[in-house]
Amino acid sequence: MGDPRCPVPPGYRVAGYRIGDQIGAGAWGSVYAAHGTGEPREVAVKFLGPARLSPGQRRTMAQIARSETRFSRRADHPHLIRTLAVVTVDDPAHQELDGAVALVMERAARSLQDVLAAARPRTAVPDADRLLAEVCAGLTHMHAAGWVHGDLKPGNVLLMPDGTAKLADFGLTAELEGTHAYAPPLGSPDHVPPEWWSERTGARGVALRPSADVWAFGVLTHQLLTGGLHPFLGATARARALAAQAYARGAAPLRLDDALPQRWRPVVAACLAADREERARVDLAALLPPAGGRGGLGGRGGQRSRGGSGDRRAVATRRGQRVGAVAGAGGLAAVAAVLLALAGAPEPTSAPPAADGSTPGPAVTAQPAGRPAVPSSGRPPSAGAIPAGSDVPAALRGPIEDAARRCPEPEITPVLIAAVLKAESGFDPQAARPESGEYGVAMWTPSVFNAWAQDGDHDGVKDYMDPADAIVSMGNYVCWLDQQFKHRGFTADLPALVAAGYRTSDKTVAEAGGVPERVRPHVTKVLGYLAEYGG
Ligand SMILES: Nc1ncnc2c1ncn2[C@@H]1O[C@H](COP(=O)(O)OP(=O)(O)OP(=O)(O)O)[C@@H](O)[C@H]1O
Repeated sequence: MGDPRCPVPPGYRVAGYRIGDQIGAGAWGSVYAAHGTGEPREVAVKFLGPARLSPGQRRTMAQIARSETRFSRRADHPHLIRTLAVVTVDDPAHQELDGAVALVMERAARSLQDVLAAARPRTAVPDADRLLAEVCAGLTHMHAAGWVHGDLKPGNVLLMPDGTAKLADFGLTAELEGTHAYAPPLGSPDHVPPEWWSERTGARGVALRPSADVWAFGVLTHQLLTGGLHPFLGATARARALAAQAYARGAAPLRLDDALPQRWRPVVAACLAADREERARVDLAALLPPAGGRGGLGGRGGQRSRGGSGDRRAVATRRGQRVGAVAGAGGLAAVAAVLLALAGAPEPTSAPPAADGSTPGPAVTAQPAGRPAVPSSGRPPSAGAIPAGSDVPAALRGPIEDAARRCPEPEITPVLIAAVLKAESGFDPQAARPESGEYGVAMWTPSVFNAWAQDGDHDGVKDYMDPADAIVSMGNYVCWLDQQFKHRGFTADLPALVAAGYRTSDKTVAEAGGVPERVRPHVTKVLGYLAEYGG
């Protein structure tokens, strides 16, 4: 096999960045530190191909580069590595680089693999609960957006200089087409599920399901909490994979290491369910922490701030708030509830997960982007539909319905989104409140919009003044708010909380224990419009 990695001369310039030292190299790419004048100045640049490849490798590399490019451009979440630019190197003078794809990313300090390399045997890595919650948040977001990561492992979880965990390496990431996606057959033997080994490789690769990520999350959790131990014993990755397959056939029981904390055992056992259908019902979102809970999972959530600088990338860290929770439809939910009760943990307070195994999240498209997903909550598409004779402008109805369809939460209906829009801007796409820095039909604060932006009309631009983008992004954000409130234990008046959260932030509402007094008149307006629309 030729070496597919790109040697890049020091000082080489790409996308306005000057390449420095090599950080590392994977099977298909080389990653370099780079320095530029933009923000951030210190970045990492990953070069993919095309040096010295056989025709077969070239095809695989092209597929990996396409995935990395496509997903990186669309990934927008506090726990996914942010890609700042993607360029194809056009430099015939450097043949080994000419045609390579260069991804300019925010630069991490190290990976979880590095952390594990320094871990004490049979001892959880520092801050393991928070790290797991953050990995879980990134993964949940990906699944909700209709993507499977496909290569979750410690080496692909990067830690930023402030310690935040972010998922990286989207080379095997694939978009769901119904129940599964396709990716090159290149998973990491220690983290692919047992059924992966007997999957047929077709022209488009192997079938990949979200349940594969759930398995990988189970392995990773076991590793982080036991100082790196794999849940299946064996001296080599091949031996461990065979042990996992024996377990899946029912030839051996699951033997989690004694060092794995009691409260995590049901979580890991559920993620490592031998039956992939059963695994698919694990609700990763339920692992995310609510406020005021107790137990071991901590985490971060993006927080939307509306006033002043309006920097919604500010994150609230809540540690030690809740034990890991597993929930699922049907049998698994009951089993998990019993296990959690035995572990002394509170039962999940969030809404029941989707019966089809999909996990709720801020942006839900369980289908390829551009095609609306059927809500996994089972909500019929017409529930909460905008009445024909209402004042909702015809031009906004499509984006409003699209935004609602992308969210599995039953409260996020077209009429709720319409009611919030009416209260925010009176449906005026040109609305502007410069004194508070809010613009467009959804009254986005630009910096806040950047963190939640979706390209609603698929024109390649995310623009808060474009109603399609503004509304679909708003749907993304209110969906996340709704889920946050449920995870925090709120069960009543969710539309009011969502309207209040949109005007303030999830944290402000949580701290007030409900609708804060100062936004009550606004929320009353939203609820009035909602009633008018029959919601
Ligand atoms: N944005 C980044 N910031 C800092 N380091 C990074 C970044 N992206 C990747 N790295 C590091 O660069 C190295 C190579 O990464 P790469 O994604 O190419 O391969 P890998 O994940 O290690 O291996 P494989 O390709 O086999 O999965 C890894 O050590 C990784 O931690």
